Amino acid sequence: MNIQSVELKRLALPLKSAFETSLDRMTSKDFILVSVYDKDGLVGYGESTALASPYYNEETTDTVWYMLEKFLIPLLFDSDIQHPDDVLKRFAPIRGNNMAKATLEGAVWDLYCKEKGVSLASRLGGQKDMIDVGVSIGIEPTVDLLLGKVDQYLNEGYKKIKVKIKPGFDVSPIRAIRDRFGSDVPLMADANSAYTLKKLPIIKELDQFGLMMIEQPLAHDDMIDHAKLQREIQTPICLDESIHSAEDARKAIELGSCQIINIKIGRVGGISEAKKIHDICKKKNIPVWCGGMLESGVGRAHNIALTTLPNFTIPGDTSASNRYWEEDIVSPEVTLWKPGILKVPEGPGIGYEIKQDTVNKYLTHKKVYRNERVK
Ligand SMILES: O=C(O)CCC(=O)c1ccccc1C(=O)O
Ligand SMILES: [Mg+2]
Repeated sequence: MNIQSVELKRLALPLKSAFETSLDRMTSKDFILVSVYDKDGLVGYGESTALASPYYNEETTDTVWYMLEKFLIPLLFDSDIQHPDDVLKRFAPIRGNNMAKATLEGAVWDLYCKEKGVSLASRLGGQKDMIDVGVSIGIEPTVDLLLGKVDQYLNEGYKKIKVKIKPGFDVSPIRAIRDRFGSDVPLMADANSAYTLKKLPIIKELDQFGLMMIEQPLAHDDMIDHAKLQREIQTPICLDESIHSAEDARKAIELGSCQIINIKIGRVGGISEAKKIHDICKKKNIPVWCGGMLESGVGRAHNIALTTLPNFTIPGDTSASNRYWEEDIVSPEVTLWKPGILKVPEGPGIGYEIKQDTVNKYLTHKKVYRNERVK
């Protein structure tokens, strides 16, 4: 592919309103925008999905920058990349650091598709020209404020309402949503690992509300207790934090640890691995949906492309730009085309332009790396 240089830009994009989970409270997204240039001047874009602090997983924006600079960019420059699938093969000797790997890999996918003049969605084998999407709502200071947000997003047509829960903020908000909006609302809860099997009585109470699923109720590194829990409740368990690879997905399915998997490109180390997980789940009749890490428009575009694959049958967390930002860094911004539906762009690669003036407005640090092998 003749990759000539890589540019890293660190941005801090303020969120419209704070996003709280059982792990952390975020007021802005601190991330790295990576641009990969080939010899013809074409450019592919990727975005780091790690958070600023290591509460969701072990990575942070700083560790992603470090891994890119010290190991991943040199490895990319050192090898001949014929196809984006080669990138993760080159990175395989490096353990973990999936979000760092995915940052660069996603940019190579975009560049590759631009070189071929095709959209990322079509190159991945996606067949949809629009996708159903949902919204993930953080823990709100009060149940009333939460109900207000649910009301707003239902009015915007979002096809899945996901609410964050934690011990002490679980049964009451779910009951309040059911009481106010009824049993037909496609509703799910995400615990971000806040419970253990000792809390089985509470989870059994949650089991009464006909939730679409409960996401990652138990430990971030567990599959055994999730399998035990799944035998005790009707509500499907969806794994997020526990799944880092296609092998993890296979094992979780074999163990009965979940009935649904949330695929996040960053968490699993890139698009090539995300597609493998999709394929395994499809074969085993495990539906998947695309999770999110509060990405800017660049990561969002990758998520949209991935979601066009056929086994993404449940609406994901890829909401419109205006659910997160006053101003996104892509043009056009990601907007709902119809209520709860995003249109898949048809242009080459991710199909969105980057608004450089907006990028520069939120830029905090920048560095360029040149491939000395290419002259
Ligand atoms: O809207 C999104 O991007 C999804 C937000 C979300 O749920 C989330 C955001 C940050 C960290 C973890 C999670 C999660 O899915 O667990
Ligand atoms: Mg989650």
